[in-house]
Amino acid sequence: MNQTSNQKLNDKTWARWSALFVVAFTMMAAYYVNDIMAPLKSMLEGELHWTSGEFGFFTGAYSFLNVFLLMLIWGGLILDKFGIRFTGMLSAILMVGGTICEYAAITRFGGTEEMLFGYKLDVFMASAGYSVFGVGAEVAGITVTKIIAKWFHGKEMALAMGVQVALARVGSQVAYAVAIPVAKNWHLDTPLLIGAILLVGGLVSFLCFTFMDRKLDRQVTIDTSCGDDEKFSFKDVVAVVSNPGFWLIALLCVLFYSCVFPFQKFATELMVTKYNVSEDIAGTFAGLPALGALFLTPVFGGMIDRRGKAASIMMLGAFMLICVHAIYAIPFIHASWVAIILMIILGIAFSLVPSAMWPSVAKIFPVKQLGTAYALIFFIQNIGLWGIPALIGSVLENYCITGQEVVNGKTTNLYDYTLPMCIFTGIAILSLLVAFLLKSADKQYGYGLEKANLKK
Ligand SMILES: NCCCC[C@H](N)C(=O)NCC(=O)O
Repeated sequence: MNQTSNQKLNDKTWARWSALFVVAFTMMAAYYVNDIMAPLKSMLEGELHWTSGEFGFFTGAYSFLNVFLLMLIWGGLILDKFGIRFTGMLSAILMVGGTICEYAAITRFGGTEEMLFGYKLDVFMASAGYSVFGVGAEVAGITVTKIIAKWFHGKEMALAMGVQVALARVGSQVAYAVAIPVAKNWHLDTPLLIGAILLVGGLVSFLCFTFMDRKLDRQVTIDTSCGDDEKFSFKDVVAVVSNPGFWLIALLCVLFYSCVFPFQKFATELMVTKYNVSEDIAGTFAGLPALGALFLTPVFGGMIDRRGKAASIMMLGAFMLICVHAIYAIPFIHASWVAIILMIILGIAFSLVPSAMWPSVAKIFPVKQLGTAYALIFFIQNIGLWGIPALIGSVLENYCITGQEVVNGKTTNLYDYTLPMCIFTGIAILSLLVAFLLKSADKQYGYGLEKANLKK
């Protein structure tokens, strides 16, 4: 990287870490909004008369535009053409706009009988808003990865990425913990309103980042860290998809994450209905994997850096996931401590697999194909994040209703979660199979996944 002065802004430790915290705040707000409606499933049913199928449709809407309008791919192209400042601001605006639309749907039309395109108006509008939010959140995700690559080039890049993900997890955990207490004390829509305000804060903080980034660019004559090597090109797309490692990592990613994020969206209700956990703290338990991942991902990342064994660790994580979901599926276990221990084990698996998976991508692909590889993997992952919640919601609605209860004058359904948990177990088994194939491919193609990252 050429430079006009001796020390650039990102050479100063305080400056690059300030830049990281500023953009990480935007992502933390994004993760909060992403998860804030999940713990409210039963309240949405009781107060707005949403069915489980409608809740699943809404939850999957996060990925709808990313999958069907290829928004992650276009996002990658926009990022390449217009740069991190423009793309970051655009994604933050999309997140704010989408969330306002979601909020308006619930406050203005909540509980309406009016229909639009075969869906209740409030469900459709909230899903449309959440879908726009999802485009912003995913594109912001790849933008922030690129920002870290630029600002931490040749510096503590892995640590910075770990810290950013950890801070995002704080957003998730807070969402799961506060949603029900806040909604009960104020209104059903208050947790989302807080999210919209946080996102406006995230937009402002990203705007501050653009000033810092502009200053950095002025100090750099030729910015090779964001140059041709990291550009999204169709030639790279062909190279990436021709690599068998891509399909195995992408499959493992979609299967593994489909057992975690969509499961968490239903976990609050599972805690309450099956394990008799109080509604006020059930969300905190559902958010435990995010909390565990906050502390454990950097620890496991460091271990993998020193000792390697990434492919074996992905197999271990997938195996733990099978055990967790299979035990949740057993109909006669109702002890709340079992549910909590399983959530903690899920948290460990949720730390093991990502800390092995994301650096493995960097071993399979050369640097010039990394941006493309991440965008395509996120795209395939979004297919699961769209389809699995919709599937689980519809299975709950059609096959799992066991009765009804009336709480504070509101009627909600009671569900038997055995079948949904069997589905999650099945997906987890497939993820173990793919992790095994990945380990074999590693031997065959010599990706070096089992090798340590740090040289002794
Ligand atoms: N509930 C957040 C969804 C984030 C999806 C995103 N594509 C992703 O995988 N991020 C990495 C992570 O581990 O959060």
